Amino acid sequence: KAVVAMAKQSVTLEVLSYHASASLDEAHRLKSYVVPSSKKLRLLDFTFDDIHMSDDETLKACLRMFMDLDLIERFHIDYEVLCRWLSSVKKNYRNVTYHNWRHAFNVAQMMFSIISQATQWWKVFGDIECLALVIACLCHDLDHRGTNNSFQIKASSPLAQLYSTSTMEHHHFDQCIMILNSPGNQILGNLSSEEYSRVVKVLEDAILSTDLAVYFRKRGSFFNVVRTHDNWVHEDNRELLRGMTMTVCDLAAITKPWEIEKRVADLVSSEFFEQGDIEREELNITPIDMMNREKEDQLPLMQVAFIDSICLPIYEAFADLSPTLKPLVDRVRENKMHWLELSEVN
Ligand SMILES: CCCOc1ccc(S(=O)(=O)N2CCN(C)CC2)cc1-c1nc(CC)cc(=O)[nH]1
Ligand SMILES: [Zn+2]
Repeated sequence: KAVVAMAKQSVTLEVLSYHASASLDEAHRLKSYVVPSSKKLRLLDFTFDDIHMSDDETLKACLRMFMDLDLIERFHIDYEVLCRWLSSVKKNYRNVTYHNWRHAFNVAQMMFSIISQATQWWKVFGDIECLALVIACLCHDLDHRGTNNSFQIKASSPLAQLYSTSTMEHHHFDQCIMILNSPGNQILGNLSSEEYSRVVKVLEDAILSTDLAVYFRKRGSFFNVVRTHDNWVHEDNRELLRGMTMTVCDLAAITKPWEIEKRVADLVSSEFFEQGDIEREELNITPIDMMNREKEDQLPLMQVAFIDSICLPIYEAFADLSPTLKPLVDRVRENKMHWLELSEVN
């Protein structure tokens, strides 16, 4: 009991030093901006690329997503509070190689393009679940340290003492709730208590679904629902679809044009290798191949295995669900071919 309390305390102290809700001026500056249309920002494109955008432009794009999903009106979200909340969320991502604000922003853009334009699933989910899914995407990797769940256990980090399963994902959810409850950031402040608890439940489930272990555990049931054309009225089926959609958005770099996928894979591998270096130098353990710099030449084949075992099954199921998502699985197949070509060169 004492250990857990100590762990919570040290995490809170450590995190409070990070959790500085966005300074007033940043929120005020954001509030004064004219927000371009989603067409102008290309927010509905599956080939969306944030590389050319400034941080401010990413925040404007988030405002546009809330506007076009009609969430501001429907939930009486104070606009300045929304600006400050967005700035706070961005601020609470660390400057790590891959799991940073840009990753969260790209995941949210993918969710927006899937539920609003392509599939019109915003009608299936309803507005409470759409609100929760957009918040979940933006918050799903909050305060990521560039190391994965098994590292927390191996390093017996305070987080591992708090959460023994889905360690990072529980922390990301904690962070999300903390920012939502911070003064000046309470975008859910005008929801009824029923609506608020519904959003929080969907939020927690959506963020925890981004643990690949959860995806592996649940995907069999999901494929059955898709195959039997079961309907999405049942809450269990909707919960499955929400969680799988989070995975589809989280891994979406694999569906992008090759130049983007290649660039992102370099960031992912750099972050993995950084963890591998710490494991070797500080924990005296040999990292798994995925994180072992000495196995870098095997990276293209590892990507092929990643595509075959993790990506193709889910993107194929989504293409079965909604033909408008077929371009995603076509791109995954193209990228598999590029990774295979690279593996032959080495
Ligand atoms: C790019 C550097 C190499 O990246 C990988 C290497 C191996 C595998 S794996 O499927 O074989 N597998 C996953 C489960 N682990 C427990 C064991 C290893 C996945 C990736 C990978 N993961 C992501 C998700 C963050 C994105 C991405 O692009 N590639
Ligand atoms: Zn993520």
